[in-house]
Amino acid sequence: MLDKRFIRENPQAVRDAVAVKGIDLDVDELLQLDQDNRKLQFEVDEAQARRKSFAKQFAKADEARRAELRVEHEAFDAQLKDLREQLARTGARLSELMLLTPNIPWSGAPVGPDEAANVVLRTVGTPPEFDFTPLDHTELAEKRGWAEFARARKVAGERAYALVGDMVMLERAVHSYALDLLRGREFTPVAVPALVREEPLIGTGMLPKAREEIYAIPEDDLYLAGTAEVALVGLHAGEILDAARLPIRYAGISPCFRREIGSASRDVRGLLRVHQFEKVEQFVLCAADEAESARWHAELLATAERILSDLGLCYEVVECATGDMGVGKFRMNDINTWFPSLGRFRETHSCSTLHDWQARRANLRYRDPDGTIRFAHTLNNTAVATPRLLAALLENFQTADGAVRVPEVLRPYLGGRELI
Ligand SMILES: Nc1ncnc2c1ncn2[C@@H]1O[C@H](COS(=O)(=O)NC(=O)[C@@H](N)CO)[C@@H](O)[C@H]1O
Repeated sequence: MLDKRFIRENPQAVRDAVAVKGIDLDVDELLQLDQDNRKLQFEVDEAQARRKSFAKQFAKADEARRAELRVEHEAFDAQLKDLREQLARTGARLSELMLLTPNIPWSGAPVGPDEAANVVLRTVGTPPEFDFTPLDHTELAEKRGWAEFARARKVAGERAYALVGDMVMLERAVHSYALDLLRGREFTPVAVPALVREEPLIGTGMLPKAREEIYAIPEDDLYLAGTAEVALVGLHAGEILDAARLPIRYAGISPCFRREIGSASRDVRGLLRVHQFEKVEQFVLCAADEAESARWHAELLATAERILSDLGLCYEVVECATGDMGVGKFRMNDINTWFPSLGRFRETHSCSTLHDWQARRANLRYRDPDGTIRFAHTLNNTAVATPRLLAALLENFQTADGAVRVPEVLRPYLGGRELI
């Protein structure tokens, strides 16, 4: 969410952001509402002041005058009640529109309506060559008994899967390796709730925009979060942190749940796009300073690249376009990993800088050394998300006889085994 004063002083910048991000928001309606709201607030405050002076008049008045004042008072009260109702209505509508205001994208973001406008910044590594016909991850997993798809569908319907045997151990190895790497970078592991209230979904910007993507449990007023990012922001929502605590660095782990309504027919087979998956999330909460955020963005991106390089996977880093980065982002870089079965790169990581857009929604502030209270900056990036990353490992490191070479960095987590 943007600052109202910023919108008043930079209406065109907000209109431009709405346009290049493809947001459905009428900035002029918002500005008009803001003006009406301030005028109504002034009138209510004035009326309340008059009401107070009224009580004094009443105390001093004789009986005849009191009868007149009673009549005046009733009319006056009705008018004040009506003003308050108008204020409540404009206030509610203004809050609704404020939640839709997009962060202003950085000037280097390619302008375009969706990921087709994304720009590849660099490609690292080379796709593997096979002297046999490689299997896709679903065939390989079924051949080796590493996943149940049909049986899982009996249990949980479309896009369900169960990992079996070494695939479970490989998933644990990938997560443990990522957590150890992040701990080495002073990120604190935090196992967060995936079962969340509405507030942190609003605080991170997942609501109100994409309600249809989120599993809801209405009887308990709870939702299943699509990423640990939600709880990580939610943990400190409403707090005023001491600047000495910043930057807060979390390695958030949680199951992630997504309805994938928008992707109905895409990736229905296999492990690429499922309703429930596991992720280690890099999260930073830092001071409201653009250079500080830029430094953390670079670090979160470098850590994800380090993970992919350590795993020996070929990947490309992408600058996300204005229409792909989403409403809350200042900047987003995706990392796409090579999938032999697709013959192309598929997103495995997404690195975002949001400045204070989330913190303003979550009312997450800090007191800086000179005592000023500011909204913090938040950033996040994927460290590892499985089973999509497992699918990449299976496909890229398969051998002719259907084994999979274990990346060196994972061998300590798999009893030293070089092959599974
Ligand atoms: N439906 C899904 N099935 C499997 N993996 C998924 C699914 N949705 C997302 N992912 C994985 O999770 C990663 C992060 O998802 S994201 O929405 O792009 N970004 C976030 O969630 C951020 N919090 C950064 O992690 C994706 O890059 C992808 O690797």
